[in-house]
Amino acid sequence: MSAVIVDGLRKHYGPLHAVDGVSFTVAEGEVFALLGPNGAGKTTVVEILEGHRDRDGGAVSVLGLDPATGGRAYRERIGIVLQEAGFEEEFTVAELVRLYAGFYPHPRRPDEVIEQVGLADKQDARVRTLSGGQKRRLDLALGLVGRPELLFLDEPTTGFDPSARHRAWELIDGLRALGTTILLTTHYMDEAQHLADRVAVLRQGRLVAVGAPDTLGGSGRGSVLSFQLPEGTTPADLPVLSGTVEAHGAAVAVRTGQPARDMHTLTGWALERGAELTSLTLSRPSLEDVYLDLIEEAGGRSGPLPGPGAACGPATGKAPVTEDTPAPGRRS
Ligand SMILES: Nc1ncnc2c1ncn2[C@@H]1O[C@H](COP(=O)(O)OP(=O)(O)OP(=O)(O)O)[C@@H](O)[C@H]1O
Repeated sequence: MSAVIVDGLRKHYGPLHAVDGVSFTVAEGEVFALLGPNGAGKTTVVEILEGHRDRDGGAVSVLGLDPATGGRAYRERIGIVLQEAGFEEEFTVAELVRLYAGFYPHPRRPDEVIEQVGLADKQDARVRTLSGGQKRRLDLALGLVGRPELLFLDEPTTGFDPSARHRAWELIDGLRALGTTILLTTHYMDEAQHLADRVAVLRQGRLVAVGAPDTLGGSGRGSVLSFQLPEGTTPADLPVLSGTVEAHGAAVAVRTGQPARDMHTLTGWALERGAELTSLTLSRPSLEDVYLDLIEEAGGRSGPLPGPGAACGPATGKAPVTEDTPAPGRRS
């Protein structure tokens, strides 16, 4: 069953079509990441789903309810971790988490949540004395304490140090294991790769791709052969390959749809010369590579398109979208 159904969602700010006919679903128990450049419309979509922003068109169902009219019954079932939360700065960490726990019918234990986000040694500290990253961890605690069925995480680890980020990932993995559906936005591709069952790429208010991180954008994106040029050779000495060759100093990457053939040609060439191809690896393009390609293919501009003029014009043509079937649960 789908926890989230978004169908033809639209939102404009004056002439700006910030969200322009977006459709996707999130299965129960799935971790779904919205990716896209600054201004692509991610926060707008998430805030509409949270019930914090009105939409101008399209249908939205979250946990079977319309967020625009779900009221308190809806808000008790979701958790929200915002990019910029305004805190009561004079509360202590423990006071604030306890206060939030009181808003929900079946909260988690505040001390456990504080421990889980790594703030146990700061539980008596006033919020105003926390560092930026510690405040973000407090955000996470406040989003979790209500035991939400669906958790919205808007850039949940921005400003975290690497160990705090890994801890947050473990926490999110643990929530997934408990069956919590999670919709997150992030600019970190490694985070999306690690956490998400599926990702959606938004650009200028439109969806350009949806799929599992490993297969996003279709299988036609080929593989990447990487190696170091043997000493005394230049890229011009390389044999003719079916793929495209990029060289940065001695480091060479060949993007190819025929990896076996190009590997054969290359290793034959090296053997003939009695040379070694050090660091030879064959890999799929990373999520970051695919993401950057998708954004560039879709036009490369980072902001949304202005609408056709009128304040509330209809959705214009759509960029092609590839969508895989939803895959709840952990990726293998
Ligand atoms: N209240 C508002 N009034 C006018 N324009 C807005 C408003 N909120 C957002 N926008 C515009 O809508 C577009 C989408 O913004 P949104 O915050 O949804 O993008 P985003 O993908 O979340 O970006 P980021 O990655 O920078 O957080 C942007 O061009 C933004 O300037």
